[in-house]
Amino acid sequence: MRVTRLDIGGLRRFGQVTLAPGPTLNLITGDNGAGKTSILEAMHLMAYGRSFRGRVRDGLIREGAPAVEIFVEWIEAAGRIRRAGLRHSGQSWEGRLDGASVGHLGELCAALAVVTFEPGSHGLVTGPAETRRRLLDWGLFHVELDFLRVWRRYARALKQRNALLKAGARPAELDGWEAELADSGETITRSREAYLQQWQPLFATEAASLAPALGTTSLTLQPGWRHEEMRLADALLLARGRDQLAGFTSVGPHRADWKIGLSALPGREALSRGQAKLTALALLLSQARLHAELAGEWPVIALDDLASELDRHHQARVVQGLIDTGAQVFVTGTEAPAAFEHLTEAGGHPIARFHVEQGRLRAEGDAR
Ligand SMILES: Nc1ncnc2c1ncn2[C@@H]1O[C@H](COP(=O)(O)OP(=O)(O)OP(=O)(O)O)[C@@H](O)[C@H]1O
Repeated sequence: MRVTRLDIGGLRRFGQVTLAPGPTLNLITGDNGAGKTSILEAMHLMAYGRSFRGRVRDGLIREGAPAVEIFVEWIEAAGRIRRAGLRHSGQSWEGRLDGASVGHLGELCAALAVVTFEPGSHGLVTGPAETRRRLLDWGLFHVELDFLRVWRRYARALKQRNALLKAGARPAELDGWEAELADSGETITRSREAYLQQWQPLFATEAASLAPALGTTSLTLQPGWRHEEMRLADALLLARGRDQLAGFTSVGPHRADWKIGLSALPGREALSRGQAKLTALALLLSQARLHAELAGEWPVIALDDLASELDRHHQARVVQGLIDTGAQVFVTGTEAPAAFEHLTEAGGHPIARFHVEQGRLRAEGDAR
């Protein structure tokens, strides 16, 4: 998919800006604090319903503005033009997709696929389980039409069971919601397992190319209960007493994680920050490739501050690899990364260059 228009209003230092990106490589430069990351952040917000820099109400909305407003138009591989709008005030949000209101942010997220690599991405490897769970589910939301529905069933049942636990409900009152949790939870787990199995060889190839020092790699699901020993229904039943004391559900796919195995290192804790970044990049790029295989088109790739994240050699390899796939790519930097020095076009199209200055965006060659 390719973004053809991006309108941003009220986001960080932007009053109102519009970007008409090129079809392949887009380079956004500007001084520190100019607003480069904010452009990628706007796309990410539409595609994930959240920023990669914290909560919407914690500074994403421009000082004095009532809400952040984003509009994205993109074209799918099959030629269908899609349009999505999101208005977020910090407390509430409104979304539109192809002219109709959406009732769940997940509908916007499932429509527009963006993969973002940014300075905090190493958290995918070294951070909490929730970050990895979200990444895994992101992939599934896009390629399994039913995943969002099952996931919502699970979330609803979890909320109900937790409320009953907190209220000190009788054990028999938990039966119905536990059956629902077990049924939807087993389905989620099967999907996650199958997805990780498909992801694994692509990740192994990407990691071997980007970070051969890590050795052989593997991805293993930790489903959130002792899955090899018992069904989720039994695990929930077994955990009842403990859960009643704690007031929340301690087992199930909401507690899942997945393990990144690296044969050359004792564990992810042993990764240097640079190695963790390369591992995260290998995860994101291989997931983008998996998405392309399963969904039939590449997601949009956003690489924030590439030059400060990767050395020249890795920059060139990553950018060239992406150009070869034909994906639409956005790269930000205080100046053009070394990898672009000799590039004037990508995939047969000129590189689209933009400059951000004091909250204003200018396309190169545009005198405004
Ligand atoms: N809520 C807000 N209201 C107004 N301005 C804000 C708000 N939040 C952040 N800013 C400003 O917006 C800018 C954020 O820019 P952003 O992080 O996108 O810049 P950048 O070009 O990526 O910078 P760097 O190269 O330093 O990473 C900063 O100048 C910051 O001071």
